[in-house]
Amino acid sequence: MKKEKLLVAKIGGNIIEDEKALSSFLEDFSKVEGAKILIHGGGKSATKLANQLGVKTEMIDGRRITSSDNLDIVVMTYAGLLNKKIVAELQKYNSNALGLTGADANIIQAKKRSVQFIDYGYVGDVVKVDPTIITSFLGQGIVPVFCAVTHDSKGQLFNTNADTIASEIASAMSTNFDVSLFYCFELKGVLENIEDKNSVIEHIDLNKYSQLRDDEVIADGMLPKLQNCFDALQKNVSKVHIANADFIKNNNTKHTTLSL
Ligand SMILES: Nc1ncnc2c1ncn2[C@@H]1O[C@H](COP(=O)(O)OP(=O)(O)O)[C@@H](O)[C@H]1O
Ligand SMILES: CC(=O)N[C@@H](CCC(=O)OP(=O)(O)O)C(=O)O
Repeated sequence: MKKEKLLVAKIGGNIIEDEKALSSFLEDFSKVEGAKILIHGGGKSATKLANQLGVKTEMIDGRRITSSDNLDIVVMTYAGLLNKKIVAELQKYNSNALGLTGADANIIQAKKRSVQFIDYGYVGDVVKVDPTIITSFLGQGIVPVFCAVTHDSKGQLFNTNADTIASEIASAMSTNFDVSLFYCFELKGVLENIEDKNSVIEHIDLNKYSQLRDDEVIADGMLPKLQNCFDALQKNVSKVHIANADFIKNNNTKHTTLSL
């Protein structure tokens, strides 16, 4: 039997910080027909608030070292201000959005990232996503909007990379849906040369990925983003793209498509 199509889109901090770009993305996203889920980050906003509060920010390989103070800041920022702003804006565009953390309805369980060389603090690695509740929301015409907060089912909240949440949700939903995963950000795609905004690499497979890492063409947040893309493809997500936020409206523009 043919599976129903599902769009899973993720937007990151640079889009969220740009009021016009965010509003334009959300308007375009609200017009996409059929089942859809939005995941948002907001790392830049959390760093800004941490600076205002005099709390130190440290990122390693695109992930935040999350102290107890950082955890309070990210929960306030992601699950509070940003999630509710995005939900309200989607409601403005007649999308019946529902804002969620992984703790709500126990949808995303995580465990503390184990300490190997680095202790990331209150950073959670996803253990399990419950697709049944998400599916029932979709069946009611609701658009779930997830932020980058998970929990361990024992009362501990965690900070989890939003790209990882998108990949894990897309993978869990793939059992029953034909899922397309879109990572939307401020650039056109993965760039061969970060100084040249038009040097988009249109196709990346596992060989090319390993070459890009060896040549240090990719860095920072692009490292976990690409790993998450391949994790999703390995767990049966049909299509994965990295593209500019306007790709949702105009999908003829140059962007990066991933394959195994
Ligand atoms: N080769 C590359 N192509 C595109 N972006 C890259 C590359 N290498 C590093 N980056 C960085 O990765 C960032 C995207 O990762 P991240 O900040 O996590 O995205 P998001 O805005 O989706 O959260 C880009 O803004 C860019 O600074
Ligand atoms: C563990 C970890 O790094 N979590 C991320 C979660 C937010 C995020 O992913 O935001 P962007 O999508 O805007 O980068 C962070 O705190 O920065």
